[in-house]
Amino acid sequence: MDDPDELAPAVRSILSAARDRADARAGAIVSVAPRDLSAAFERAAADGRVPLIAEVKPTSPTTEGAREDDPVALAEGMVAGGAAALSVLTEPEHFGGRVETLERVRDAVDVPVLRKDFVVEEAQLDAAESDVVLLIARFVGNDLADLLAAARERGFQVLVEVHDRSELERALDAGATTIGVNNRDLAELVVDLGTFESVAPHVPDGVTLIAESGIGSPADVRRMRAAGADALLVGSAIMDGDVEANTRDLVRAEAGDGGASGESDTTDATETPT
Ligand SMILES: O=C(O)c1ccccc1NCC(=O)[C@H](O)[C@H](O)COP(=O)(O)O
Repeated sequence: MDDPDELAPAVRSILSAARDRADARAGAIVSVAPRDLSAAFERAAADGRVPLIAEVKPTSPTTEGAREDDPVALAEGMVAGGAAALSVLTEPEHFGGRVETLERVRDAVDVPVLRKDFVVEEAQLDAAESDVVLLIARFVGNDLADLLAAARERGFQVLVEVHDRSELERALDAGATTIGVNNRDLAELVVDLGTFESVAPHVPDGVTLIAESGIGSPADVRRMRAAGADALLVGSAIMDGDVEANTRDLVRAEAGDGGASGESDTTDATETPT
């Protein structure tokens, strides 16, 4: 793992809280029968929707305030808007997430659900059943291959998140087949869509490639798709206002009709602190 001093203070705090939660947990090993993420992306594409993972993200270190609506209602709105899959934050202290929220959302929808948390130890995998779990290459260091295997043994599909080419190489060496390139630099908490564009050309065929963070408009969606994204992961831009309409605008970005509420191409997240 990186030198912790190189991470933003908020991210150091997130990791410290994640380790404390892992220490406190001693549960049974979960066994999951997952909903197929790739199949969900294929269904969306066949239907003319951009494959999108919409994120239930009540708050974050870079968001002002918190969204207090029922997360299940938000999740159902995202699916109604055309999301192929959902991501649910379960990190409680910095993102307002809860394991119980993930469980309620997964019971309420029929699309795959990603558990979005900061897993640094195997025991954390057993906190909840989900269809997909996230492993952040930067945070798990040399444990990546072992954690990937441990997650797969439990039945999870695994999204391995990277931010640069060296992390991409580690993810590939560990056997990752679904890789997310995070446009948010977790050292500075600055978003740059150019990150995805610089890493994507080095991802081999056969890997499912997801562009994450900072995607705020249909134009951003098209930019990430042009750079090779098979799918996108979007949180803040969907959580800001009407989640159903926001999701629909993004999933229809390639439909040529400007989305449900007209084209809103003003966002350019390049080097935007968020
Ligand atoms: O979103 C944050 O503020 C954040 C801060 C520190 C560590 C991680 C953070 N985000 C985690 C995520 O992966 C995003 O929620 C996800 O990629 C969606 O990003 P966005 O569409 O920009 O909300």
